[in-house]
Amino acid sequence: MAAPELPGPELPGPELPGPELPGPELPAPDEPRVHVAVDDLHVRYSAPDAAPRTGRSRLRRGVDAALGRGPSVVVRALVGVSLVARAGDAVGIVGLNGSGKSTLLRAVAGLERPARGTVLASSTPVLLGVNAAMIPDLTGRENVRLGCLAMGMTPEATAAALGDVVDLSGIGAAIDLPMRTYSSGMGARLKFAIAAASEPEILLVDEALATGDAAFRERSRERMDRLRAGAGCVFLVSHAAQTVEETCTRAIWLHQGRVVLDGPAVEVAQRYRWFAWNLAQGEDAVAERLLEEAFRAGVEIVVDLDGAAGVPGGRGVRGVRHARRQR
Ligand SMILES: Nc1ncnc2c1ncn2[C@@H]1O[C@H](COP(=O)(O)OP(=O)(O)OP(=O)(O)O)[C@@H](O)[C@H]1O
Repeated sequence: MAAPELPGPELPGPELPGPELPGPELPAPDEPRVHVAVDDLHVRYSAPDAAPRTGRSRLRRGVDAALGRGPSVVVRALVGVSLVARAGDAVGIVGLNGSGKSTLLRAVAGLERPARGTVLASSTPVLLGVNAAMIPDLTGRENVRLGCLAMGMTPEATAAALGDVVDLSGIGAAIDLPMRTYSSGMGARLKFAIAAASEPEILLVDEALATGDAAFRERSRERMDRLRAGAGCVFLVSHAAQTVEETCTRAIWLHQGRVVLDGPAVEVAQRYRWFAWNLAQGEDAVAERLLEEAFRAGVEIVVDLDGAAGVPGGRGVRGVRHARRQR
């Protein structure tokens, strides 16, 4: 079943007239500092064309053949995404398969080169993905050591964190077994625990929390709360909108690479769930209406990063100007 097309006009680019943006952000004591600022981000991939058109020019086919590649198409994974995340934010990202959630996380981590737009972060984000590198023949404990050292922790801090990582992951005695014997859920939980051990200022989590039982979800929620209380911020990609409702303060709903809604986690996740449920029931027309209503209800975030820069020492990104405008 094809997902509905996102309604509404093309999102305007920065060259179109927008609202007056406030002056450069001043370090107000009561305003949490900005950890991540994304301005008009576009990410594109080239992918093999699953249904090559017969009308391709001979020249194009000749070039493809000469380069030893088949026909390809450009996938617009992110289309004009703008957002600002501050200290204390736990931002859930929801959306259908292929809506751009993981791409957004990877772009914030600096792992994707934008076709257009800018991503600024106050410090190097720690990305915990389901594909994070772990060595299957080493034990969980050895992987914890390697992972912590790879994140820049000292050997002493690594040794001190070990017990905490094992407790958070809920792996128990299996921590001394090779990781190839772990279920995918065990591996994902251990990766989350490793990433959280370094207490990063910006933690990016892709799906891991959905793999745990209720006790693990509760422990991870506490850990994310602790990071936020320490003025960090967390991004969490999850197919389980309920996990986002339970663990996040804010949520962003992506559809076909665009932001549909950016607002309080419960409201955004519930609207997304209702949309996704209707789609799953084959109620395409209802789903389309819900998507359109959500898109029109959402505000557009306009971010201006001219002159903005990350400040060393975890003091945020300074100079970010942003405004919200009704679509
Ligand atoms: N390396 C890649 N090469 C080509 N296309 C890609 C690549 N990575 C992602 N895409 C495409 O970009 C779009 C967004 O993918 P992305 O993985 O960000 O979506 P997602 O919302 O995280 O999906 P899922 O929920 O299935 O994990 C999809 O159309 C996907 O097929």
